[in-house]
Amino acid sequence: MFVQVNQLQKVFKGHTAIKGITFNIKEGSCTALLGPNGAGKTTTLHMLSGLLSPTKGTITYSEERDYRSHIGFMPQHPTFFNWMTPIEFLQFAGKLSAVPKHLLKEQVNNTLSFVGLTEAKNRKIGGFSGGMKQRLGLAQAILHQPELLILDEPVSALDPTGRREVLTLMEKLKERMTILFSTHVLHDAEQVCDEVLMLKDGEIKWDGSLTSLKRTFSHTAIHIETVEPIKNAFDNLIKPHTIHFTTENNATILEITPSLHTNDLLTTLISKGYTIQCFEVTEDSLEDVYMKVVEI
Ligand SMILES: Nc1ncnc2c1ncn2[C@@H]1O[C@H](COP(=O)(O)OP(=O)(O)OP(=O)(O)O)[C@@H](O)[C@H]1O
Repeated sequence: MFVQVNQLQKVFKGHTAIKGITFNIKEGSCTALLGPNGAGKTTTLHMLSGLLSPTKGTITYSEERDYRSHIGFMPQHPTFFNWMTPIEFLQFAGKLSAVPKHLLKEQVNNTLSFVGLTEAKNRKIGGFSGGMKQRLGLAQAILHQPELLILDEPVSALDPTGRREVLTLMEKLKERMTILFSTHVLHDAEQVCDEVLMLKDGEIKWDGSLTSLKRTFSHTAIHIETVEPIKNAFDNLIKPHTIHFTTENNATILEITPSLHTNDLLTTLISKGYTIQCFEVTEDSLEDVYMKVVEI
């Protein structure tokens, strides 16, 4: 589903939490909504999922009629009736989201199998681990096969195994629906998203692809160690691309622009007779880039 957000604003008792933001969610994209605590991520997701009305501005969905039935939403802290089993809970959720009666049983079973809860389907939810509850929350959000899936912090409260499980499910869901999710776990966001929205103090700091975000803010560094100290022999090749150059004993560290072809550099060094002991290329992570953008 395609979503257009225009001049969206939310005021809570005189405090403007969202300050007139404009962005689009592309059909079929997987967008990570990032930002520090209090930036306005949850408020934005609640307005997009129809749980909160904007003070001003518009949200336009490509599904104009009854758009809410095409949206699946998982809140930051999903809550359940602990005395229910997953089957009972999903049947209940399915009725609320108007899954046709004759399809409900099959859809509940398919969804439980998709999130890996088939074996636990008749156990009481009260005894579930955090990871199992999160997967059940996801099951509830996708049961009615929405076109847009909105997830508020789907991985933040989970241990590494639980995070991996949810990320793997998101990877699969990306194939069939548009996803918008907020997170503080930037390493995980980087694994799954292709678009990034960054919010700070209710304003957008970045709106674009992960690739262009990195191209704009990321630095690449090359750590080279050679037996013979590197002289200026390959200056012409690297100078135009070098941001920072240090050399200590036989280790040379170059911080370069992405335009330098590292293969050319390596070939040149070898052709000039250097004995290379280490040639390591490292790129800024999304976390490094995030720090630069939110500091602006
Ligand atoms: N119901 C409310 N009443 C009053 N203020 C609110 C309400 N909900 C949110 N706010 C305020 O709006 C701002 C944005 O909050 P929001 O929860 O959307 O941020 P967030 O980016 O999701 O933060 P976090 O990462 O901590 O979850 C904060 O200043 C918060 O205190």
